[in-house]
Amino acid sequence: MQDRFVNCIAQLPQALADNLVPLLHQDFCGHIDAQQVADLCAATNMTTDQLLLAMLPVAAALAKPPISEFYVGAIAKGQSGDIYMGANMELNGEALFHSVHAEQSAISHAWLSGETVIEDVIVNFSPCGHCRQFMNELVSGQSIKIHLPDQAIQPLSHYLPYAFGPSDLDITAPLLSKQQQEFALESADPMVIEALDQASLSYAPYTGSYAAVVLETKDGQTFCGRYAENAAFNPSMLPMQMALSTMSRHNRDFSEINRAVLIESGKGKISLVGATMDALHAVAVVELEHIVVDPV
Ligand SMILES: O=c1ccn([C@H]2C[C@H](O)[C@@H](CO)O2)c(=O)[nH]1
Ligand SMILES: [Zn+2]
Repeated sequence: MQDRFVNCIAQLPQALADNLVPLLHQDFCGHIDAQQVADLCAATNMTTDQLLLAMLPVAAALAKPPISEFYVGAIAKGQSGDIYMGANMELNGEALFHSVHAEQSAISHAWLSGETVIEDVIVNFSPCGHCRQFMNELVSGQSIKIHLPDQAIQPLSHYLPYAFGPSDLDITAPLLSKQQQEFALESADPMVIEALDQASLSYAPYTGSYAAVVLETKDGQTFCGRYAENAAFNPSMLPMQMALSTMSRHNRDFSEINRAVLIESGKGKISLVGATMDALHAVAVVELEHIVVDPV
């Protein structure tokens, strides 16, 4: 079991701890598939809703909050029945806007794993206004069920009444719905190919600046983030922040970054290159490889 889970495991009911420990191996990054969830329910005699609330300390243990030391854990449950944990991340010594919230981490985890519909979000603290707005960008956002300790399960519309959202800007295909951009680029570099694939799946309906970041560690592993815009703009999740939060969930240190690639559309209204370099240089001494591609 990874060291970061030692304390939280001790707080869990014994049957849950016993059945969870084998899953928390070196490669665990917060993804538990539908069959494993069903097995955990059977072994612990809990309903799925009870199990997910009980596992929040495990999600919170994925957090990296060097500034606040406030550990937030979230779990997104996809339509597939798989669950995706997320946790907050702050960049040491850097401006607070670089932070990723637990709910964004969990939702981006689900998105990067191919989920197109999130049905439930379980969080250990009441989601902030920024996260409520972020969730309202999802497919059927208003009806996502929010689970909190000691609160009745309520749809997002309860927490974000009279909401502002994509439809106010005439956007009909929400975040996580299946859509794909095509870009013209020939490359034999696997990292560039990966970044291009991810950029083609990014969500930038407000600027057209489709983008993705891929980070490579010294052992050759890659971690990616896609750009996810938000109708209210500021709650948007930048691809570098998404990639760093992917790395955190995988328990990897930012000092291990060896290469960093940003691919973005040259036909969008904005460029993420400045913001991406800022975040990269805050965590690693690596030059950003910046590639601009044209949509076909
Ligand atoms: O909904 C919320 C509210 C706060 N935080 C994080 C952000 C920051 O890292 C810390 C303190 O606000 O908690 C979340 O992850 N989700
Ligand atoms: Zn939040």
